[in-house]
Amino acid sequence: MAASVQLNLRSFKAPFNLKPIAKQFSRPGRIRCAATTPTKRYSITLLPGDGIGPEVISVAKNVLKLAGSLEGIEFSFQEMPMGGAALDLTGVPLPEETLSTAQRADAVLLGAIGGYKWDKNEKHLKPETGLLQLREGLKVFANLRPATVLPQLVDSSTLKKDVAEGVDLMVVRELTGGIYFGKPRGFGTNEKGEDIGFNTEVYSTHEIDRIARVAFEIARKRRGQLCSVDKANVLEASMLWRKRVTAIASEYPDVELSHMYVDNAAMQLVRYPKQFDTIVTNNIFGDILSDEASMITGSIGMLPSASLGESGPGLFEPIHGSAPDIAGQDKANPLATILSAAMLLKYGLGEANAANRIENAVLDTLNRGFRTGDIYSSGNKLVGCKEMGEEVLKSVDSPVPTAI
Ligand SMILES: NC(=O)c1ccc[n+]([C@@H]2O[C@H](COP(=O)([O-])OP(=O)(O)OC[C@H]3O[C@@H](n4cnc5c(N)ncnc54)[C@H](O)[C@@H]3O)[C@@H](O)[C@H]2O)c1
Ligand SMILES: CC(C)[C@H](C(=O)O)[C@@H](O)C(=O)O
Ligand SMILES: [Mg+2]
Repeated sequence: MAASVQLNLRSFKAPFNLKPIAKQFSRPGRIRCAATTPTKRYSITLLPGDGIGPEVISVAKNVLKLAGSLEGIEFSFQEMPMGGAALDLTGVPLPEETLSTAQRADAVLLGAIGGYKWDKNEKHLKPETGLLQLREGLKVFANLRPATVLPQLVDSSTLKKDVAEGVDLMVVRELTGGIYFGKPRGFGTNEKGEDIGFNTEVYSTHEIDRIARVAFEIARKRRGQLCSVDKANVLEASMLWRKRVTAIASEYPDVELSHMYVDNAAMQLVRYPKQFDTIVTNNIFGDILSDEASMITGSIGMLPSASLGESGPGLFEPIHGSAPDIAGQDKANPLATILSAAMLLKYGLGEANAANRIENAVLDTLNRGFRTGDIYSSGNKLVGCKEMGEEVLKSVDSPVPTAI
């Protein structure tokens, strides 16, 4: 159905041609008039999950629907159980039917999974295991996590204004390899009879080369700077990572490559984050550094993500979790999920105009002063998740172009 514009990597052959990524996600485009083109139809699998997941997905679904309809796009949604919700319903965190439905869709939008109730479950019965199985099942190895400080939210950053202002970086996280998936892993006993738990950080040349190419392509379309973050002073997997990223750099003479150890990168992100353009890193370092980068922007509730593979549907999700501390209270910030819906349109379906409508609507809503609690500062209008969604819908409906 999405055959003409396979926005994710499915239509790309190495070296990747990320043309649809030419326009930076963080830089909204012009608003276009309602489409006169014939209706396009896409099927979207919705995975609300747990905690605040269903709250943010219901808001994002409405925004996606409206933005799409203004561009001549019709969606069919299949809502499927996932994570703790699926465990309660079916006994497993990723039912086969959920995975097969997602695999057949044009794109997948996920809320969040996990919660106290399932925290003590055995590994194979954890909501988080379902998420890893989903990423593996969709083969989405490239996870893009943009962190942009919007001028409207500079005061929400925990960093000083002059440090946070103007930050616009992209973390490219390898998503289907490394210590999350490496074998051997498990529990055992050491020679002293003590219990041990162990995992393996492992990367192959193929896995490093393909994520490096994605990152170089993205850096090329941004400011031409790629920082590869590793722990090559200690870890063999990182030593190979650095060697391969350096080798792939010869295909991208126009991109300036640097390397940084992850401990230094964690420090540099709060010291002088503007030095970063595109960061490429492994699965676990990317998980941690993207949460850290999110706070520069004001809140983890602002950060969307796109997970892409060489073929098949992309997976789009906010980087935050199920936030059990605020779940069911209408306090969640839905903007990360709404912006993930924009990434779905842009990177998953190649529908840049509809994506721009959403991005502009988010900026317009912030310009009009609406804030959930996590990004609230005095003088703004404090709203809950639902009301924030309604305000974004109003802005999608009657857009006010925003210059940033
Ligand atoms: N992709 C995912 O589904 C995902 C990601 C991270 C964590 N988790 C799971 O979520 C559960 C909770 O994990 P956690 O507490 O470490 O991380 P979390 O991201 O859920 O929450 C961390 C903090 O950020 C706040 N927060 C998160 N999203 C927010 C939003 N949209 N608006 C306002 N505030 C928000 C929470 O209230 C909390 O104080 C765990 O079970 C964890 O495994 C799932
Ligand atoms: C819930 C967990 C498996 C997941 C991860 O570690 O990838 C989350 O932290 C994320 O960032 O999406
Ligand atoms: Mg995480």
